[in-house]
Amino acid sequence: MQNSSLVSMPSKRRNVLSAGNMVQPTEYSWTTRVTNTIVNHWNIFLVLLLIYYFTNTIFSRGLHRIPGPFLRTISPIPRLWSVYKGFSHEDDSALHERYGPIVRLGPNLSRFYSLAEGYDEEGLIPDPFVTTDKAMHLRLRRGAANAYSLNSMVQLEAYVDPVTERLANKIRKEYATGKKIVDLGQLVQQYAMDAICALTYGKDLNHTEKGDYLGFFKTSFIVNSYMAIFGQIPWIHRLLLGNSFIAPFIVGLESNEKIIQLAKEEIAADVLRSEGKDESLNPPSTFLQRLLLNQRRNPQSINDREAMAHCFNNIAAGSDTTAISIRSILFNTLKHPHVHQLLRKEIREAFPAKLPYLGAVIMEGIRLHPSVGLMLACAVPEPGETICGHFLKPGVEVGINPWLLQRNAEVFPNPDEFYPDRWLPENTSQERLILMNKCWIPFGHGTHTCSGRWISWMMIHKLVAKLILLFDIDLVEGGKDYTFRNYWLTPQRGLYISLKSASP
Ligand code: HEM
Repeated sequence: MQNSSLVSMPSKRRNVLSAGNMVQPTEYSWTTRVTNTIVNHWNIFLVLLLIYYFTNTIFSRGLHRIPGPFLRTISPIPRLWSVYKGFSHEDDSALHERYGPIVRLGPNLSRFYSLAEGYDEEGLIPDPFVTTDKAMHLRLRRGAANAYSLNSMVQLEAYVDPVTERLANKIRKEYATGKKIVDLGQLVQQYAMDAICALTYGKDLNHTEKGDYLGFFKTSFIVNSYMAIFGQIPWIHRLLLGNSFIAPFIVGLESNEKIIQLAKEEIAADVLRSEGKDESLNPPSTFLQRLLLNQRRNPQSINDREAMAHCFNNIAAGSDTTAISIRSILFNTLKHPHVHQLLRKEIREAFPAKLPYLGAVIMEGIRLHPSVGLMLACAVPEPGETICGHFLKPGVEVGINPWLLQRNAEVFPNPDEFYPDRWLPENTSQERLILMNKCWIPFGHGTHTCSGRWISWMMIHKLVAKLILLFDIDLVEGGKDYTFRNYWLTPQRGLYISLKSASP
């Protein structure tokens, strides 16, 4: 039978077949054989792969001892879903209630700042947020330390004042009728952007008058939400905003270019200004001028590229965050007539002298609604660290969420209540105040503590004091439209008010 079928084939074909049959065991390489085995038994290999993945994920770094829901230990999806919904602080709070002071949130949270990496012709842009190079981080912080210092505020104030005045004039002219409904939250955002731009470069882009004409606020919201959500599965970044071909279709980058252009123009202007001139800072100097003076005094300390990165960071890191804080302070003040009345009295009697109650209102407004609502993460350093009785290996991501710590009832009794008086020394013991200050971390903590905290502190004081001084403000319908979502930053919407000029 076999012969007859072979015979029916053309002779050449018959030869090939028989030759093939004979040499097959030695002709295929081992890689081909392994591939064939995998293809033939793919289901067994898939199961083995999954077993390896789960065992590795659960046990590899000793994290299986950290309490938390099982699903969180094997997959980033529950965390991704929680962040996507915009209320992950509530989920995290519930997890802590159930599992205690230390909770495993995911298989391996990643420092999502890597999603904010930016590149220029020279490569990765030096950025204190992004860099994992400790020496570079130290260099960046040192090169700009005096520009962010408390001493600099006197100089920078001179650039913020006209912007505050411009907003006050706009409100007086356009809205102070007592009848118009005003989105104060939006005005505050435009103000924060202009004020930071002005103190950084000496000029601003006048968002107060023109609105979001460059799309900066829209882009910033998209990028922050994107980082919060996809930062939970960072590998996907390469297919989205991390892909230079795709990114411009998702976010317009015109506003960023405009801000970088401002930096370039100001650097060029500074070179002209400084030629043959006295090196002393004849006040007022802008943030950028201060950096360039540092450079002239010690050319190794900071280069133009680093100076530009600092300036851009001011805008990117400082405007939304400051606006969120101001909104919370104003909303909570207006929502509590007793606080509003006390604050109004203090400001109208004492402005611009010391205003301790305003200080307490600001601390409490930022405590209740910190601008960052996700965990501030860092990697455990060598040789590992014991936290809450658990040894964690070097490299494991750990962190604290300001939202949760600032609502810890052991430190802040009735933590959901807006109660500025808790910050006043006449109401709280010195010991307790020290503890409260330690647990008040809206500006982060450790080596990555916010560089711009004095800048934002100054801006918040100026604007809140000015608004309360000049206007009688009311929330529209008790602030029923005021909401927010937590996408790393926690921007609110719907801060609708009506106002009129202050009664004498
Ligand atoms: C109320 C307003 C602000 C809040 C709540 C805030 C919050 C924060 C937080 C939580 C961090 C640490 C992030 C981390 O650990 O990963 C940070 C870092 C930083 N912030 Fe702010 N910020 C505010 C305003 C500003 C302003 C106005 C500027 C600049 C003008 C600024 C510039 C920076 C910079 C450059 C860093 C990076 C520091 C580093 O990594 O070394 N921030 N900020």
